[in-house]
Amino acid sequence: MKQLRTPIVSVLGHVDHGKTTLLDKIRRTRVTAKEAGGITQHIGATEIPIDLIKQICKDIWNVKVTIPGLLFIDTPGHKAFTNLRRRGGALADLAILIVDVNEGFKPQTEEAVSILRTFKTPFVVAANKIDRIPGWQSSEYAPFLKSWAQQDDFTKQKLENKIYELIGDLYRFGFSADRFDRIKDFTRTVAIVPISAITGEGIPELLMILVGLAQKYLEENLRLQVEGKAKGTILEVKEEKGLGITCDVILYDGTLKVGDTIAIAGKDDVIVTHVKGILKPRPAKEMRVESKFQSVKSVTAAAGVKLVAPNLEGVLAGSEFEAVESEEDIKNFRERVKKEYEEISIQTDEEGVVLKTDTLGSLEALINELKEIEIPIKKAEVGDVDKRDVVEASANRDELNRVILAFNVKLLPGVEEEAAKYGVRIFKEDIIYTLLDKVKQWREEEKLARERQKIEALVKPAKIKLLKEFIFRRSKPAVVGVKILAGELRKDVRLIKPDGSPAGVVRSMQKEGENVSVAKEGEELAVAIDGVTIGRHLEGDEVLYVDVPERHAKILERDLMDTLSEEAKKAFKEFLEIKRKENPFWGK
Ligand SMILES: Nc1nc2c(ncn2[C@@H]2O[C@H](COP(=O)(O)OP(=O)(O)OP(=O)(O)O)[C@@H](O)[C@H]2O)c(=O)[nH]1
Repeated sequence: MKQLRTPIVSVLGHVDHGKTTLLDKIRRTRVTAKEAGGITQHIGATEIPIDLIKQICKDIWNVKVTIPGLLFIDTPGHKAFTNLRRRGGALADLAILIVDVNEGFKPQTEEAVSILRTFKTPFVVAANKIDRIPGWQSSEYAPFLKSWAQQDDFTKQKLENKIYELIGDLYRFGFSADRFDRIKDFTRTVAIVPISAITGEGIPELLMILVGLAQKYLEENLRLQVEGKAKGTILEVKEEKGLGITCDVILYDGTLKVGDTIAIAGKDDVIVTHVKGILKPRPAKEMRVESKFQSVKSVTAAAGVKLVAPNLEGVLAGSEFEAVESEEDIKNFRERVKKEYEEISIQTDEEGVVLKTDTLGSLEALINELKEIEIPIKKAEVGDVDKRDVVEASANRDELNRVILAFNVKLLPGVEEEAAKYGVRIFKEDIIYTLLDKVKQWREEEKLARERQKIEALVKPAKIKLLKEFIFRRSKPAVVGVKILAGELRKDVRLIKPDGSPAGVVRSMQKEGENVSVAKEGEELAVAIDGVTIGRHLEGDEVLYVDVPERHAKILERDLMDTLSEEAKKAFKEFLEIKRKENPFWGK
């Protein structure tokens, strides 16, 4: 059987929910059995060999293993997804979503779940800090189920309630989830493992489920890759004393050797260089040795190493690289990178927002998220925001799209002034979730404001009654007391009689000697009506309707009936009947 490579695992979660503590706890685990291999420290990652995992899980172990271990990357979870890619997706093969069980879902937890959904990455939920559940009796490193059996019913119920909340939260994102020991099919249901990163409880099950998932989901992917062409992702470009510019990388495929030629995807073109040195951190016991690194001749995936090579100046974190053997290989790599970039950035609309992000990964994640919430995208690119982006955004017909979304990038000089001039709004954030949230909220507020404006501008229905005992002037204009029977009356609206004939225009309104611009249902006040003479055109006690223009009536009837009072609705229907007596299609 072919050897499988080590799966790469990323830990995601909200600030302070315990990512670092969990990794430390796994790393610091001391296992008594001598035969268990030790933990190997990589650059930017830690490898937990399978023997050690077996030891930690020895009380509950029930899977047949085919993987060599698990490689946990140190890059903060969401960055590992949005910044670090590999061909066709995210760098991490698997993820642990860590949630403080006492606090539940938080903004970054939501961001993490969206990312996992976007990249279709299998994950386990670690419901952390169970030792903080009031009444919880801890036992170091115990499997969760063993610990669970020792708790009293009251404490158990408290944890159960928290777990149900998590199940509900995950459901909102379209995942069915349950506590791991109640799951039959792990490919359909997300496992929630209650743990404590402080006491180590639950860690055995957590690791075992990860191993199980890796083997179930990834076996095909992981096979064969150890012998193939070396492929990896740049974590960081760093200057090292005595070595010059170096790259910390995660090798996710194949075997890389000193002397290999590699092609790295740069911002504008592909950089070709050759590997002069491969460095690993020295094992802890050799820390007294002056150098932090030890040089190796070759390394096999998955692994985190430091590469020494010339021409690394223009290399960006998050870029992919690949070992190449010929000009043909370089050409293919260049074409593939270009195509991938185009595939991601080209799916754009004619009208829509401008999106700028720091890496291809974040671009992909944000495009997916924006599609999900139906925000159109006109332009999506990696890079800082420049004046062309402003022009591009301002050319949108819909104001809602005159927007630039800047994720983890800079605004180049002059951009803000230009945006102010063109009325372009810029949203600049470093957390995907916050960026999306702000844009969504702004759009909703804008839409509401527009709706309000639209309603404001419409002539609204009203039914009024002239008050015979308050006729102040008979004509030019007629001034008479009225009662608003339904709706609201404004200046400058036309009036009609119940037979449909015109009854003048409201020129002004006065209440208790003051001019008013609107009169509400139930109010009594004096109005000046132009174009009629009381006694000739109008009786003293007639009922009149506001003559709503046909276009307004159409909008009201179609979209805005809900904004009218019950009485106004009735009056509006009466008004429509008057109009439709003559023309049945009026306002339709
Ligand atoms: N009681 C208890 N405290 C925990 C547990 N896990 C983490 N903590 C504490 O919670 C705090 C935050 O933990 P971290 O591991 O730093 O959290 P993090 O998610 O890595 O935080 P950032 O790196 O800032 O995103 C620390 O004070 C930990 O000691 C746990 O299982 N039980």
